[in-house]
Order: sequence, then structure tokens, then C-alpha cells
Amino acid sequence: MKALLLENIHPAAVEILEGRGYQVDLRAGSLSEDELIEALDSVSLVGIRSNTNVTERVLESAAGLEAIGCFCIGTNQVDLAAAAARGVPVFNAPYSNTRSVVELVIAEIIALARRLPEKTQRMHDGVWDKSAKGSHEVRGRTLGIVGYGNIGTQLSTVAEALGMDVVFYDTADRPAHGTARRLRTLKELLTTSDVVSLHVDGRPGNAGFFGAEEFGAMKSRSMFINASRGMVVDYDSLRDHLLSGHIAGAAIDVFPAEPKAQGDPFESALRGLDNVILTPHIGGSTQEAQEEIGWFVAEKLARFALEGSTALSVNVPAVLPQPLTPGHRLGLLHHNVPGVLAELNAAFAAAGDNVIDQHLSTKDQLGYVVADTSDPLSAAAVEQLRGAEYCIWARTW
Ligand SMILES: NC(=O)C1=CN([C@@H]2O[C@H](COP(=O)(O)OP(=O)(O)OC[C@H]3O[C@@H](n4cnc5c(N)ncnc54)[C@H](O)[C@@H]3O)[C@@H](O)[C@H]2O)C=CC1
Ligand SMILES: O=C(O)C(=O)COP(=O)(O)O
Repeated sequence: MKALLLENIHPAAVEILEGRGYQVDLRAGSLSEDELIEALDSVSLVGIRSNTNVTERVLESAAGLEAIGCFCIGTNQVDLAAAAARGVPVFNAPYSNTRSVVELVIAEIIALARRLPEKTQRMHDGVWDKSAKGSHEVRGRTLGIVGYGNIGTQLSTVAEALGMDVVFYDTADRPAHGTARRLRTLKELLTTSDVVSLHVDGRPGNAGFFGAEEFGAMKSRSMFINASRGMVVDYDSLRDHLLSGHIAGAAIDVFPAEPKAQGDPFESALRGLDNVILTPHIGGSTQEAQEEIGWFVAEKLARFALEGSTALSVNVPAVLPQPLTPGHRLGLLHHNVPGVLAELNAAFAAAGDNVIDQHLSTKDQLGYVVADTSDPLSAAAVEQLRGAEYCIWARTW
């Protein structure tokens, strides 16, 4: 059994998968589509982070791929529908690096308010530039959070503890934390915030949603932070609004096209601008977060591959079966049509197998059932199931 782990996934993941009998190929960088297709030959588990794209073409060629682990929060880099259609579950770590992102953004809010990027540069240039001009406390200033999910809400709580007034805008119905106030429109947030921070997800509909109109609506001399996804923002427009002085500072951690490997050249319209903090997509890059992610996602991959558990999968029905009794479990991922369970249980009955435990879950067009039986279903009966029109795959453990 082979597992391919890309993008500097934490060694905790290697330890867990090797401990479950996998031969692990651990690599530092991300791969292009063609490189990934080649690397996935005879691989059953693959781990990626935010910079490797698993496209339908990759999935089409990776016949032996059983599951995908996104060792991060975002899963927009995977064609989730194509993976689901092929019965390939995708797992992520929805909370493991949340705090790390929040602490980076809090640091950036204060750094920008005190114009630290240019202060420290002047010192390194040998210039003593002691001035309060353009520097402010963050206490009492308004933070506008766009995207009030796991990261946005934690940021809200920490910012409030710093004495900031917090407002937020979210397309979904989200409860306010602490004294934060939900605003009905993005424009209201933009016109009232001293700092705007984006924490939306990378769904296709968010591509380019923050551009000239939004920057123009922001308060004069306000700050902008993006640690969500680069594809969300028009950075040429941000450059224009920084050069004009309308936006007084920015901190950017994510970019539309990010280098594939450590040390690769980085190009951006935002390089060389005053009071702009640029970081190489490190919001989740702390030792604590990476170790937690490595353990969390590797465990999900192993429990799926070795026991049939799809708990916390982002794209197939979630089933958390009982502890495995080897040799007595069947998993059936199928098209969500009537009669599947009846046919499966009829097959067990015909074989004289008593069903000890059974879990069925459905999600959109898919259904997934895991059944533990007194006696293993015969190979012929399993093959018959695999031939059914509704069957995507049937596996036994
Ligand atoms: N820079 C980095 O290293 C990291 C970046 N991220 C990015 O941050 C994103 C957010 O993470 P979480 O808070 O955990 O996700 P989440 O799914 O908990 O929250 C995202 C929120 O944004 C809202 N939203 C989506 N599109 C929106 C729009 N157009 N306008 C307003 N609200 C919108 C959603 O309703 C949701 O409440 C991730 O999807 C990922 O892309 C996450 C971790 C690390
Ligand atoms: O968790 C996320 O979605 C991130 O963007 C973190 O990405 P990374 O694991 O640093 O490639």
C-alpha cells in the first residue's frame, strides 16, 4: 500500500501511515498536473496542502487512488464533485490551523497600524525615524471581518479583547460573538471599517469578488488584510489604491499563483510598496498547527482505508462504523437510488449472514452503507454487488 504526501506535510502523518503498513513517499514541494499524474501511479492515498490541484484529469488517471487528504482547511484545490463521482473521499482539517491564522492577522493589524514594515526597514537602512505620524493604537478602531466562519469568529474574539470594535459580513446566517455586530451589506462594512480582513473560502463564486469597487468603498487611509485565497482579490487594484494613498497599508498572505517549491521566484504587483506586509502563505504554518493537521488528516485517511470510515469527509456521505471485526465488514458506495439497502440485505439473507451492525448515510446523489455481518459475504456475492448499476465500489475489510 503506497501513500504520497506532498508540500512538507508534517512527519506525524508519516508515522501514522507507516504504522498502518503504508509505504510513504514524502516530498517537499507541490506538483504540476502532469507530475502528479505520474507520481500517483499505484498510489492509494495522497496528501496535499493548498498548492497542489487534484483535477478531474488527475482523478481519471489515478485508477488506484482510494482517498485524498487536504492537510489544511481549504479544499478548493480538489475537484470535489469529480472525486465524489469516483467514490474518492476527501478529508481536511477544518480547525487545526485556525488559531495560527488568527494570530498572524492580529500581528498584522497592529504592525500595519504602527507602520512597522517601513519603521524596521528604515532602521536596517541606518535611519532613525522616530515619529508618531500615521501610527495609531488599534483600541477603539473598527475591524471589519468578511467571512465570519471558524477563522473570522476567532479573530473577532481576539480583536475584541484588544479593544477593537468588530463588525462582520457573511453571506450565510452567522451568530455574532461577543459584542461583534453583523452588517447587512458588504458596502456598509467597507465604509465603516478601519481594517478590513477577508476570511471567505475559495469557492469558485468568490473569484475576483473583491476589486476596484470594494477598495474604492473602503474608508480613506484604512488597512486591508487577505489571508483567505489569492483568487478572491484584484491585487492590481489594491496596488492602485495603495499608491494613491486611499489604502494606508495591507498584509497579504495568499496569491493567485503561488510558487510550487521553496525558493522559487515570487512575482507580485504588491512588491516594493510602503507599509505592505507580504508573507508566503504561512497563515497555517506553525509547528503546532502542522503537527495537529498531520495527525488529524492521516488518522482520517487510515481509518477510511483500513476500516471504511468516512466521518468528516467533505464530499461523500459520512459514516462512522463500529470498531472493526476483520473479515466481517462490507462497504458499499452507491448511487442514491431506491432499493439498494433491500438488495444488499437480501444478499446477506440469501447467504445466511446475520447483520450485526449497519450504517447508511446519503449526500446528494451518493449513498454509503457499511455493514458488519456474522459471516463474511462470499466473493461471488461481493462481485455480484460490484456489477449492480448503482454500485460505485464495494469493499470488504
Ligand atoms: N492563509 C492561510 O494559510 C490559510 C487560509 N485559509 C483560508 O481561509 C478560509 C476560511 O477558513 P475558515 O474560516 O475555516 O472557513 P469557514 O468555511 O469556516 O468560513 C468561511 C466563511 O466565509 C463565508 N463566505 C464565503 N463566501 C463569502 C462571500 N463571498 N461573502 C461573505 N462571506 C462569505 C462563509 O459563509 C463562511 O462563513 C479557508 O477556506 C481557506 O481558504 C485557511 C487556513 C489557513
Ligand atoms: O488551511 C488552508 O486552507 C491554507 O490555506 C493553509 O495552506 P497550506 O497548508 O499552508 O498550504
